Amino acid sequence: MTITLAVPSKGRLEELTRDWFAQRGLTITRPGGARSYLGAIDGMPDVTVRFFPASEIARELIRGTIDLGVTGRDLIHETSEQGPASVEFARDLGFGHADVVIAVPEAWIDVTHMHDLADVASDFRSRHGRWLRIATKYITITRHHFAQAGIAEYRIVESLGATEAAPASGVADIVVDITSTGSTLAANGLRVLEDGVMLKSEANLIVSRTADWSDGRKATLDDLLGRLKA
Ligand SMILES: Nc1ncnc2c1ncn2[C@@H]1O[C@H](COP(=O)(O)OP(=O)(O)OP(=O)(O)O)[C@@H](O)[C@H]1O
Ligand SMILES: O=P(O)(O)OC[C@H]1O[C@H](OP(=O)(O)OP(=O)(O)O)[C@H](O)[C@@H]1O
Repeated sequence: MTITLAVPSKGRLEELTRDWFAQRGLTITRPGGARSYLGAIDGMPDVTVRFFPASEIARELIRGTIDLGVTGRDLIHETSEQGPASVEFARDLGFGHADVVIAVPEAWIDVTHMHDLADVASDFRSRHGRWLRIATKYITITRHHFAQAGIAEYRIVESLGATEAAPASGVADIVVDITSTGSTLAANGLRVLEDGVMLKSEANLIVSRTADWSDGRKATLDDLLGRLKA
């Protein structure tokens, strides 16, 4: 029975994903060209390839409308609280490494750990007349992590890009974002808290637990995973 493999259609994971499969002898083809969102794997007629943005792959794996796919671990955690329980992380792919971190302005010299941030957050309203503002697109991960740290006195400012610019421009006080080399944080005068790494992410081959695995589909999955052994 046919199963669906979703691979990134654009962005930094796209080419690396195709290379990763090719290194394991599987060629992902896109017969309709770059504007077509349907593909295949040479020699595996039971696998349909679909091209999606990385964040949509996370969402559809959790819903079970695609069977397996390549996306970042961070996007599974961010898409829903139930994300990690709805999927199985089958293979770390060795690229797309990024940490989801909490970073504060370098000028906040007394704020080095989460417990310092908790103090700042609880004083913020009386000192400044407003809540501490956190710029991020990682809303689920931020809420989860701050709740675990016992910090409730903050407000999220949703940011869809250039998040690191928010403190300098006055849009927010601190940020939660991904960092890889650290150069974007440094260029914007921000510093990661010493216990401020919330999640270590990389690209992963991920299997949906909520998809339909009956009628021989599991056998097709096992065949594919067998060919992709590290
Ligand atoms: N600088 C980086 N270095 C390595 N991996 C990164 C970096 N920035 C993001 N990633 C990872 O790449 C994945 C998202 O990739 P990308 O940003 O290409 O996807 P996208 O959501 O399709 O893009 P866009 O946000 O532009 O629509 C995430 O899992 C993320 O952790
Ligand atoms: O630690 P670094 O190596 O500097 O990488 C981190 C940056 O990379 C990503 O941004 P991206 O390039 O995807 O741009 P974006 O602001 O549009 O998300 C991410 O959002 C960080 O800003």
